[in-house]
Amino acid sequence: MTIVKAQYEVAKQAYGTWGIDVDEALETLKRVPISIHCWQGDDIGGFEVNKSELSGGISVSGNYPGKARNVYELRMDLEKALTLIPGYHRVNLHAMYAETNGEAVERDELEPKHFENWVNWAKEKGLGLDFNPTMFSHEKAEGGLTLSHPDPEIREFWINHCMKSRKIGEYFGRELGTPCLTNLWIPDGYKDIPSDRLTPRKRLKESLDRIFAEEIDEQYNIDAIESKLFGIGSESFVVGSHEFYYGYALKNNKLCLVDTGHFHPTETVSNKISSMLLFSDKLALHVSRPVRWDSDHVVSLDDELREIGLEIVRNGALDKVKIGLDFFDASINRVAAWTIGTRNMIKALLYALLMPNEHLKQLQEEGNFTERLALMEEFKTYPFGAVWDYYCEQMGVPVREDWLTEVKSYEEEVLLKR
Ligand SMILES: C[C@H](O)[C@H](O)[C@@H](O)C(=O)CO
Ligand SMILES: [Mn+2]
Repeated sequence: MTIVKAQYEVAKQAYGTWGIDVDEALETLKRVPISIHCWQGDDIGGFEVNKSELSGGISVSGNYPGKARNVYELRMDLEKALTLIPGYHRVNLHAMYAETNGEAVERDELEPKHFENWVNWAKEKGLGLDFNPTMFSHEKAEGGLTLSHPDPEIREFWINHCMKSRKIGEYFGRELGTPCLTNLWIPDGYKDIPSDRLTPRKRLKESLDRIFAEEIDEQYNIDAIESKLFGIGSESFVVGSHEFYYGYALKNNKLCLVDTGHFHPTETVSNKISSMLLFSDKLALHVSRPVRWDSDHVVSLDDELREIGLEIVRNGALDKVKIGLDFFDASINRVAAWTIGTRNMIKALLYALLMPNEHLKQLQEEGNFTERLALMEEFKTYPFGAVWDYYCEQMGVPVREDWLTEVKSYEEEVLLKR
C-alpha cells in the first residue's frame, strides 16, 4: 500500500464516523467538469490577424516568459496543464481564438469552420468546449460601448457577432455531444456619472432580444449573460448590471453568469447562489479572485472559494451550477496558474463534499449555533488533504506539489525557448 493510500484509509475512517462516504464523494467529484478558460495562456491576446490591443476595462499585468504565441502553443500548454489537474474538464474559448488561415475574418463573419481544429482537438482529448463572443479589443468597441451603442451600425455589427457566436456554440455542442455554454459579456459603461441610465439599458435589451431571437436547441447551446458592477473606464456605470441581466435571464429563460470579481468588494457570490437557484434552474460562475478590485488573480483556496463549494454541494446544485474560471496572471508561469487555480476549485468542491452538511443544517434548524460553529471549525482540520492526495493519485496526476517539477521541466524545455 502506498503512503497516500494508507493515509487515505485513516482519513476515510475519520470521515466515516460522521457517516460521510469518502469513496462516494470522490465518484461525485469525478463527474464535475470545470470550464478552464483558454485566455490565461496568452494574457487575453487572441490570435486574430488584425489583432487590437486589449481593451474593455480588463487588464493583465506581468511579463513572465513563455506565453503562447499562437493557437498551437496555446493548445500544447493547455494539454500540459490538463495532465496536472484531476478529472474530466472543459475548455472555454473566445471568438478571438478563431483559426482563419492567415486571412482577416471580421468577427461578424466568423463561422464554425474557423473552430474546426479546436473541435478536433477537443474530440481527441475528450473535452467539452464553451464559447464567448469577444466584445472588446476591437476598433468598434473603442468607445467602450457595443450592444448599447447609440450608433445602430455599431450595434448591428456586435449583434451579428453574437448571433454567429451562438451558431459556433451550437456546432461545438453538436460535435462534442455536450452543450456549449455561450457566455456574453460586454464592457459597455461610462467612466463618469451618466445623465441617462435607462436609454442604454433599453438599447441593450433590444440588442439581446435580436441576438436570442433564433431558438437554438439547449441540447447543443446554452446562452449565458454576465453582469458587472464596474470596470476600468466604466467606474460610474455599467449597462449590463446584475439586476439588468438577472431580470433579463429570468424573463427569457437564459442563464445568469456571476463572476466573483464583478460585485462590490464586500459582496460575495457564495451568498447569491441559493437565492438565484430558488428562481432559476441553472446558473453559471466565473470563479476569479478579486484583490481590492476585479483584478482576476489566480483562484486561491480561500474562505470565499470554500463557501462557494459548500453552497453548491449542500444545496444539491452540482448539476445546476456551471463552474467556469476567469483569472489571468502574466507575472507567473501560465501553466502553473491554470494548475493552481483549477486544482483549488476542485479542492473546494471536495472540501464541501466531505462536510457533514445534513447534520450542520439540522443544528441550525435546532438553533444549536455553538455546535454548528464548533463542527464547522473542527472540520477545517480534518484530513481533507489525505483524501485530495488519494484522488490525485487515483486520477493519475501528480500528488501534492509534485506537479511543480513537471511545470519547471516544461518551462525549461518548451516555454523558455519561445
Ligand atoms: C475574458 C472574459 O470574457 C472576461 O474576463 C469577462 O468574463 C470578464 O469577467 C470581464 O471582467
Ligand atoms: Mn468573467
